[in-house]
Amino acid sequence: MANSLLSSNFFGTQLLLSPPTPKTTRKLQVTQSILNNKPNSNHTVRALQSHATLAALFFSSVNPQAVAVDNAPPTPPPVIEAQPTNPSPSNQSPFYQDLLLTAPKPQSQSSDLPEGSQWRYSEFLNAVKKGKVERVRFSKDGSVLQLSAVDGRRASVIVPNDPDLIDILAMNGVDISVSEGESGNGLFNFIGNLLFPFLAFAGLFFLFRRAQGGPGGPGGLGGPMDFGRSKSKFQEVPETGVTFADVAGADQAKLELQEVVDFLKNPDKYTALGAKIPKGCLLVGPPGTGKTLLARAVAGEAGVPFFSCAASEFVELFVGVGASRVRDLFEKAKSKAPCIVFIDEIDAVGRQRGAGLGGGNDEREQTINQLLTEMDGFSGNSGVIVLAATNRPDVLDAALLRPGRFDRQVTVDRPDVAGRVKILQVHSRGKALAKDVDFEKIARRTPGFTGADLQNLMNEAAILAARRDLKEISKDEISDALERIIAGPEKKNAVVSDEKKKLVAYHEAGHALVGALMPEYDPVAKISIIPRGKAGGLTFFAPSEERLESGLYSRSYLENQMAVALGGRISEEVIFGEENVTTGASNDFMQVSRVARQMVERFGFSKKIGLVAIGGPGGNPFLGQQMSSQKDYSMATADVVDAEVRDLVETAYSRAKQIITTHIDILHKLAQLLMEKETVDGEEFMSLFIDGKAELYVS
Ligand SMILES: Nc1ncnc2c1ncn2[C@@H]1O[C@H](COP(=O)(O)OP(=O)(O)OP(=O)(O)O)[C@@H](O)[C@H]1O
Ligand SMILES: [Zn+2]
Repeated sequence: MANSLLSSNFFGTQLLLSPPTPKTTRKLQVTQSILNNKPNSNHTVRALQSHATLAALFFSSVNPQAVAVDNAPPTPPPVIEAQPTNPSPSNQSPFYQDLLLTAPKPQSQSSDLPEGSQWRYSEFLNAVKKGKVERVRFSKDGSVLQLSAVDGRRASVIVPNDPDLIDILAMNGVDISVSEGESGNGLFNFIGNLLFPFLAFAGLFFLFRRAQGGPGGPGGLGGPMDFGRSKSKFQEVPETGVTFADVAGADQAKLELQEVVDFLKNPDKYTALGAKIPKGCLLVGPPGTGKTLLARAVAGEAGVPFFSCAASEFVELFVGVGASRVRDLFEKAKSKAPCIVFIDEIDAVGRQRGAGLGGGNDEREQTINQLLTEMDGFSGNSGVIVLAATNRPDVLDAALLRPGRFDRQVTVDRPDVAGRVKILQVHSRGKALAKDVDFEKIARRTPGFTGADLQNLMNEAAILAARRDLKEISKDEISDALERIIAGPEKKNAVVSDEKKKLVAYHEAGHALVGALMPEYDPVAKISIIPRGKAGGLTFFAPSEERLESGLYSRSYLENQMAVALGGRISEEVIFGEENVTTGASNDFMQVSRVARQMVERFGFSKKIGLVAIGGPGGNPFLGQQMSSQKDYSMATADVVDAEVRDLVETAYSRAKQIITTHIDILHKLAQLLMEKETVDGEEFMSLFIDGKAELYVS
């Protein structure tokens, strides 16, 4: 990606720098017109609101008391409970925390599952208990298991000697199988001692489910019927039935993959001209962007069989097993050519060889070598085309990327607005939607969402509609589902003392007021003091579409952002006195100093430091990692950096304070309104300025 040089991670999202965009200027004019009480100002405010209903930046403060109260809701939730998006209450510190996001980074539907392809046993048990694990397959000796999670993810787990494990799996309806052993006493002992009585039970369970017409687990994996033939770790689908029409958006990727379809359909056309048909193609992109779906669509379009596997499944306990699995897979594939072989998470085996903790991993190396051998082995027109997916192309072994192997890369990025509209259309097929649902608007409110996130959104909206006993999903359900996905569920039942309410109201009002009066800042979309997730309240801002699409942020924008973040604490200070400020702003502060530090260390925004990037390399943008905080500069430089950071923060502080003290009447009005109504939308908030005598802040 051309822009990865500049990319960084303030808040787990990608931010880039740019001059102010036209829309921000328009927002400024709007604000000005409101402030000048122009006759058309109401109209303009409305236009502004509809343009930007979204919350791509919000601040919030935690209300630990409310959290505690909400732990015992008066009415139990219905059975169809949407996925919780928040950490369990036990993870919550007794102190306030504040959230600040620049984009509504969706918590992916499986965010409560561990990352990576190796889970710890405790993580695994947790996931089982939450019903997130669909099936497990034990290695022959029972010391390792491979799991398939409900979201399709796979991972392996080292199994300690736990006599309760089988019971736990049984109670949670997990499908259990054991890798076929060549013979081996290990397997026998294992089954004999532990599994056998249970397997009978699992078999009955499945027969029962099938008899009821429930999902019995078709496919090559899973199902007790597979015990005898579970050596292969791949699935074979003769016809996927998926076409490019099922993949919404992703036009560029489809265009590039159309070529692969054509190779498969008319190989002669190419070979007649002496063209070598490519063997491998890498699909690169963040999780949930539809890489698997695309691969299936290629097979479907070409009308060829689809073989798929997750690379992590190749690697098992025993050296050599992975390699033999790869051999099996290709043997089968070649016999069915032309066909597609799809390898998910190729990075699980395709990492740089010899890297990793404790030196190389023999098993993985052998597996990857076998894969390379297979790919080198088939001649240009064997008709097997390997598609592999990864979100970490950077860690792949260079040998995989050489000509004749995965020498083509197709990027599958997060969808843009138009793509999101199309994906929403796909995922609302078969759902009863009210007339007021406008996909365009939803798409504008969901920058950064992947196909999987949008699917999740529509599903949550449907669940909400069902819980509300509605016949149709209306825009309200979608809106609520969206906010819930972004910020966690509202805790309407939470009991909040008046004192706390007042505090949160002023805190949020502080953010909103500074945001509204900062030139070139995003408009306020909504302010709420209803506790939600970990947050006691929050203020949503709506960045312009251009900013969201470009991901570019100017220096002044970042300076304003710091001031806005400090607005909450300053408001508390001004209203309740310095001795009564709370810890509610701790997260605000963390974000502020992170922004300031990035400005100095990475973006060349400090004259004293100059145009150099110092500090460690950035995190991986796909993985949303934090910037590493490694320091590669001298103590003297560190002192200058610290001073510069402090300077930026202090400047932001005094700018914000000036706004708050100058417009304290509006602060009071807004806080009052919040205490009355708990939620105030951007339009209503802006109307406070029309009666007031606010003047635009000029720095
Ligand atoms: N462009 C899209 N159009 C329609 N649906 C999509 C699209 N992208 C993703 N989805 C939905 O999201 C689900 C998950 O996508 P998929 O498994 O293909 O993503 P992936 O990129 O392979 O993710 P991972 O890297 O996690 O395996 C799909 O089943 C599909 O329903
Ligand atoms: Zn705050």
